[in-house]
Amino acid sequence: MQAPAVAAPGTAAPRQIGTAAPRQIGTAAPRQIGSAAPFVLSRPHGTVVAEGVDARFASAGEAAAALRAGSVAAVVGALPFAPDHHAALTAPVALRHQPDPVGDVTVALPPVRIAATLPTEDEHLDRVATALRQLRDPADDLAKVVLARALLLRADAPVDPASLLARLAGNDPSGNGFVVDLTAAGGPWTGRHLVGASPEVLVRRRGDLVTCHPLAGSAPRHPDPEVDRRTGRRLVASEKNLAEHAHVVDALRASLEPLCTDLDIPGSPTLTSTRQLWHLGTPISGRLRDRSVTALDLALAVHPTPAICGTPTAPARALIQELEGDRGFYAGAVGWADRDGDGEWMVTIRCAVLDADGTTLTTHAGGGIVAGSDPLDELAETTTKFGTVLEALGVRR
Ligand SMILES: C=C(O[C@H]1C=CC=C(C(=O)O)[C@@H]1O)C(=O)O
Repeated sequence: MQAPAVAAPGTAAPRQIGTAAPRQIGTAAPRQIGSAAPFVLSRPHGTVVAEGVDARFASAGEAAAALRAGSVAAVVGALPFAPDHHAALTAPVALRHQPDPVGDVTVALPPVRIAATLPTEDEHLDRVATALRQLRDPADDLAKVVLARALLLRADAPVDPASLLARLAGNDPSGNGFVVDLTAAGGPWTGRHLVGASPEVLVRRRGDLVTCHPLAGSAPRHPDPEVDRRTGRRLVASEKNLAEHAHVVDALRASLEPLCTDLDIPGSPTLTSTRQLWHLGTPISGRLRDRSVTALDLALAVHPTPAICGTPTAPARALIQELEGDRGFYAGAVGWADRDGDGEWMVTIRCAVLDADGTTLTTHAGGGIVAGSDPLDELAETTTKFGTVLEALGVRR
């Protein structure tokens, strides 16, 4: 596979196109844009690379409006978990499509170790117990909430975001991977990168075809093929996991019905997998009613789904805010949309934020909690999910 065309911080971008300073669209103060390629999304069907920054946006709404109005040719970047927080969206000077995913597991990275568990495992168990009390209270509306925890990682020397992307995409069986320069979000995000390998398609638009592939419901892979197959079979029959999954499908149906005709939503999920996990997934498709609705509009319409938030959305978000605080860009969306409205947005999971100096990373992992969840199983699930980032970084556990 090809090496990703993304420059390391402080080095030149792969192709320097245009020398004009980026335009500011929106109300936020102008911000410094780094020299790295602002965005790369590697997928099994190809890689999208943004070159340069033509414009940046104070909010996702302004970016979506500029794209619909045709005043920018494309928008790339990251949406935060909280829809009202700053996004990291830019209009690139050029958007390049490569036919293959990127990835190279031979790329060297400095040694990385786990410096802190945020919160402690006991505190995460307490949070799950708090959520369960609410979920099991017949007087409470909450039916599902996704709770996450984080690891703080330290590297002996700066980690190059492009190298980490190469390792993540190279490790992923489908070549999934992304890197986004978060500088456009301003403030503490300046110089930081969001790097990950998400298996979950929030929404994709090609012509009038809209597709989604929500994932919810998980089980760990096993090195023994027979045990592994059995684990997968058990997952598709698990009442608790099917319930967890159904919340996501129901929410997507409700969000997409006003936007699409011919919605095709299979009645039950199928198995999908990463190196670390089995997941329940439902391939959804539909035809756009209104061709002026772009892939970014669609992402904003469906985010946050109960795959990363909960049901109903408002109390789930409130509980996440109360228990975890601000998630930043974890559990948001990363992707691109062009002037034709085409594009693709992935749910921002199995990812890490790399600090501007490249030596500190924060990675999150979460899991859906429903009334039938077991706290220790939920803790173990987050540990397994950390595997995507930790294996790419070569962290020994
Ligand atoms: C929230 C995460 O995963 C989501 C995607 C797939 C399966 C999930 C689950 O089984 O809980 C989560 O909904 C994460 O990886 O941090």
